[in-house]
Amino acid sequence: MEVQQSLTVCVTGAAGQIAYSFIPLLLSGQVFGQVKINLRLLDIPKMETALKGVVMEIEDCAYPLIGDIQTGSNPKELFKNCDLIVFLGGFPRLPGMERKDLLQKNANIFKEQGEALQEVGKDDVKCVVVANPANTNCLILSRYATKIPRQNFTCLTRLDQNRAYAQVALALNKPLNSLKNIIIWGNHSTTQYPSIEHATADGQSFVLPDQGQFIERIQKRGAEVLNARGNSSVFSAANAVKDHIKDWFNGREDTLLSLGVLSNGEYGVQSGLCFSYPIRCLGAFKYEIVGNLELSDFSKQKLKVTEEELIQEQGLAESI
Ligand SMILES: NC(=O)C1=CN([C@@H]2O[C@H](COP(=O)(O)OP(=O)(O)OC[C@H]3O[C@@H](n4cnc5c(N)ncnc54)[C@H](O)[C@@H]3O)[C@@H](O)[C@H]2O)C=CC1
Ligand SMILES: O=C([O-])CC(=O)C(=O)O
Repeated sequence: MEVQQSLTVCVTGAAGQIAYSFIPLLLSGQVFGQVKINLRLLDIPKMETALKGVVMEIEDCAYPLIGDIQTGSNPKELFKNCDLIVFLGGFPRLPGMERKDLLQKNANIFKEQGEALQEVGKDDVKCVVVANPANTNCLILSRYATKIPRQNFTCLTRLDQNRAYAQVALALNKPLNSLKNIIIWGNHSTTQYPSIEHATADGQSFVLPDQGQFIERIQKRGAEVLNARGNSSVFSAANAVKDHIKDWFNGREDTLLSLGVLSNGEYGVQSGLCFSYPIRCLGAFKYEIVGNLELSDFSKQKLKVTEEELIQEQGLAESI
């Protein structure tokens, strides 16, 4: 197929684990299809040699879609002209930590990168924040890059959504593609609310044998993987980043998706928080928050809990 257009994509934390799984998905056309990709790879100075190794491997793949590649550690150089930035750069958690324990370390990275975006970023650049705590890092980024439209800032909760689909499919013994509209609400943390309230299997609503166990499993799945591997999720995270960007870019009619986006007060959530909502992706990086779903009292209470945690994280970020 003929290459139609090109996009400039920056990956931060580019010498890290998730980047190492994500870059091949991006350059083999699994995110944007047959679109040429100019790549910007950002990491800290001490990872310079490792980044060179990543570039060598990209060259050795002889991807037909690769355009030019730049590497470095200065966001003010690498964010210029980018259409999309994937923020993987930061410290991952270790066993025994909660994601919000990373705020102290990662908040300053997002302040600095937000300032760089404000100074050199394209006015319509799209952002996907993955580094934890993803929602609050995304909020910090948006606060410092005020010239960029607020709907261009998103954080990754698609991994949680994919996990939820997989667990429901197992519990019901149904194929994954029979399921729709499982939603992740709120924070990418143990307070998130994975909801089946609006979900269907083969077009019918359903109940799970043990809903409480399902919710807890998804909330704690990151820790389950971390404890088993000694490291946090990598290729499942990269796969979710691929799904998030692909559906945001192309649009998706058949199901609601979950992305963390800046709230305008939908469902009574404090405006400005980065909150994972039911989202309809409309194509060309446009989306709408589906704001009119009816919620049970159980769901409303779950939304409150995760909103309160995000308000606390916001306060902590402001104090840092
Ligand atoms: N939202 C989600 O669903 C998920 C989020 N994560 C988070 O993604 C992040 C990345 O995870 P991994 O790739 O496994 O970690 P990693 O430690 O392998 O890679 C992180 C990279 O970021 C770099 N880095 C640190 N400070 C930087 C800065 N100021 N600018 C640019 N790069 C910088 C590091 O040098 C390192 O190469 C972590 O914060 C992790 O907790 C991980 C899995 C799922
Ligand atoms: O749990 C972690 O620290 C990494 C992560 O965000 C996840 O796997 O969901």
